[in-house]
Amino acid sequence: MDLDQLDLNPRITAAVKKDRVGRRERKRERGKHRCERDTSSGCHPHDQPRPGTNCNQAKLKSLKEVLHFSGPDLQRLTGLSGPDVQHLLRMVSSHLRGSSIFTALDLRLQKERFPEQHQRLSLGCPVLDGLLRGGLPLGGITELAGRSSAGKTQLALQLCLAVQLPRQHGGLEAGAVYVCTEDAFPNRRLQQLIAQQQCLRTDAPVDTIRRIKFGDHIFIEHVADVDALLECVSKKVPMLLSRGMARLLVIDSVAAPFRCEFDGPASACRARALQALGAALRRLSWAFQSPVLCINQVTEAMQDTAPGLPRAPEERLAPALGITWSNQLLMRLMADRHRPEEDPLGRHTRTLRVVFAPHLPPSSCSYTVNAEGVRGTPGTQPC
Ligand SMILES: Nc1ncnc2c1ncn2[C@@H]1O[C@H](COP(=O)(O)OP(=O)(O)OP(=O)(O)O)[C@@H](O)[C@H]1O
Repeated sequence: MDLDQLDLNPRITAAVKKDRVGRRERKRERGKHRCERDTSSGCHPHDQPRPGTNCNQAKLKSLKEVLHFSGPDLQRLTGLSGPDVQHLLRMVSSHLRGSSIFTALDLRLQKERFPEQHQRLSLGCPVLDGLLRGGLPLGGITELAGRSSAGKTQLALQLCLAVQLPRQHGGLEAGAVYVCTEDAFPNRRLQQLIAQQQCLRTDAPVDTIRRIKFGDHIFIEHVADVDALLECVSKKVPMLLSRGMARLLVIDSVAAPFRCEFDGPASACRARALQALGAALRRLSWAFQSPVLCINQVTEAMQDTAPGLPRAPEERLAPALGITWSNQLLMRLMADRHRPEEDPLGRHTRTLRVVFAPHLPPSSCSYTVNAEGVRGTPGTQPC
């Protein structure tokens, strides 16, 4: 017993080490034999040991074992007073806990000590990674919202390739699961991006890129309704993540099944289903340290608040699914493609904006989509 290491009154140490119940049990056994001989001997039912505290358990062999007992049980076993037992429990638990208490600041500053906390999934472009301070966090749901043709699917496809790269190049050395709820999976575009990887990922050696069979590690699932989506994320996806075959989950898009199935009066059901989906995704993400990217659509306010006070384009856009869904997210990104009338100079027509994230300030950068993929425009971040 490592009890001697604790700063305890020797009286308490002696009481814990003493095999008190063992002795009492032996006494009880002797009494039982007497009872059998003479039923009027005064044996009483409260002499019976309580379940879980028999004579074997009474011999406290380690500090951990002390914590297996409640305060009253320890009092009974050791004969110590209530305050003595509380002191004993406090000393044992603080000894076992050691110096493993750390603060949020420790987590943030001590990168070497908490590598998982700081690991990110690269977006495959240094400018975009710079905006997100390294890429997508591994634990939690990231939403990528934006208007049609903003480039959301392009970025998601790029992530499905980036996740397969070795860790030193920002990947997680695993595949991706791509759940389509609306359109068919854009396989032709994926093949084009795979063929162009060497041009996009100039940071990785050509051999490394050539060796990876990108197309073999993207698992595609089409689901048409909310039930199928919930079934997919609770049964099929965990199987792939638990076997290490995938470490990225993309849902493109999360709004589509919810938009079709629930109308006004069913909003409570919709909220419950959204919460169930969010909870399942967060569980998966944290359990397997795998980012979850949910693509979402936006609704656009057509009118300005007051005549003469035009709102900026981004202020008119609101991600679909409301507050219930927003509460499930770790981070919200907004991809936008300005219409010609909104950006008369035509300099930066696409913007990726951090709307909220616990570790990032609201910031944005411009990006382009071309045959190689999505690239942030250097010098446009932060703004
Ligand atoms: N091979 C390519 N070369 C250049 N640009 C491309 C290429 N493929 C797609 N794009 C650009 O990507 C845009 C479409 O992006 P994407 O499919 O990601 O849109 P999205 O935001 O997912 O829209 P939606 O919500 O409608 O699905 C096109 O408008 C085009 O500008």
